[in-house]
Amino acid sequence: MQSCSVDQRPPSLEDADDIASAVQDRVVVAMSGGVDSSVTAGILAGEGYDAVGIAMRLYSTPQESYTKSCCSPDDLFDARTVADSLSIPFYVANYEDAFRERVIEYFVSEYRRGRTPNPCVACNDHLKFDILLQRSLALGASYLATGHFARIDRSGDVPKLLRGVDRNKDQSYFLFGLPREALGRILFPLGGMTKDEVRDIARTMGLETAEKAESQEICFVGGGDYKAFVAKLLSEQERTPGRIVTTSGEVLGEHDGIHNFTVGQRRGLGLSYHEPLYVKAIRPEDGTVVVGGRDELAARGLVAERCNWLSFDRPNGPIECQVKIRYAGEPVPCLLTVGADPTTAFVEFEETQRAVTPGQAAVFYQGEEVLGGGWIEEPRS
Ligand SMILES: Nc1ncnc2c1ncn2[C@@H]1O[C@H](COP(=O)(O)OP(=O)(O)OP(=O)(O)O)[C@@H](O)[C@H]1O
Repeated sequence: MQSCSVDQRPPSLEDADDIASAVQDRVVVAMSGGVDSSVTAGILAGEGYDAVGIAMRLYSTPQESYTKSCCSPDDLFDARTVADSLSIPFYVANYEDAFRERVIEYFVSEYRRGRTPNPCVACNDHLKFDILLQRSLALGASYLATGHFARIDRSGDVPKLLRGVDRNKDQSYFLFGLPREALGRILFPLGGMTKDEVRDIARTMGLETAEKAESQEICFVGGGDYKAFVAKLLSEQERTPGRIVTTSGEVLGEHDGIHNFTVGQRRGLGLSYHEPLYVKAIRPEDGTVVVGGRDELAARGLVAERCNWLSFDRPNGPIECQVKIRYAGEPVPCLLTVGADPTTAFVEFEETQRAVTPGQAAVFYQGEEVLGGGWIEEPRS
């Protein structure tokens, strides 16, 4: 169930020198009402931690979307039911204002700028591992635990963030922006397990949520239609209609808003052409969407901004590592050069990559370890 070379499990109470003080180690478990955080709570309570469940209410859910998102009344009810069955205290924290400012407004503003946002990273950075972590420490907790599939290696002087063992579930991509200091205060008890193992544990523990379906990708977009969601929040002037042109400047059509496009997109362009076309670039200044054939999407590298480094402050020279440029996809070999200002990174891929999408995260790995990451500013051809 866990990788033997890595001490990624929370410190075991059996190892504690002073059991009496260790049993009082408080851990706040972020409980979404899903199976992963339920099992997280079950494991930690079972290990003797003074576990406290907290569910964050992040947005108000339209009735038709109940049970499909993490903060619907049904989910809060499920989280409370699991906490009750584990006999741990449970609270709901209302973070709707912070979520609107830090996640939803960012999400919409990125589309306004012709970029493709990653709200899960923003939620981790600003809600879970900032506001909720601070709240947890203020409540006297030593740790905040979540059901993320990622590991923290505590065997060295400083904790390292590692990929989750279950490669289909690995969520380390969403965690590159955590403050380095936070790693010492976070527990990911599921990182060494597969999803099947997590469900088995949930069944063995008799948890209400054992068979609960996976949550949808973008929790606050009811029904999954994010374009309609964004369109509703953009004013008429912000929709930026414009032309669809080829890379050689041929005008192929018009569109009614750049928020409807993502670099790499093929479907839904509404064009008929002699070869399949993909969005290559989006120009917010005049609303132009540039399209090209498959080969025209290839980039030799990228520039990333607002980088956060977990494994170093600033390396002395270029580093051979791997980069993941979208959640769905494996890390690919690259040469990473961190700029004089270390919040900027320059990346050269070993082999060209298609659809390098501004606004998405570029996350750097060396094997299992997450070195850090940043936000894709632009591809380099
Ligand atoms: N609204 C919330 N309140 C408290 N914690 C949350 C909330 N949403 C997510 N989390 C925490 O973040 C973790 C990862 O969230 P994500 O939405 O990626 O979960 P998931 O894989 O669907 O997990 P789960 O099965 O626990 O819902 C959860 O396991 C949980 O610990």
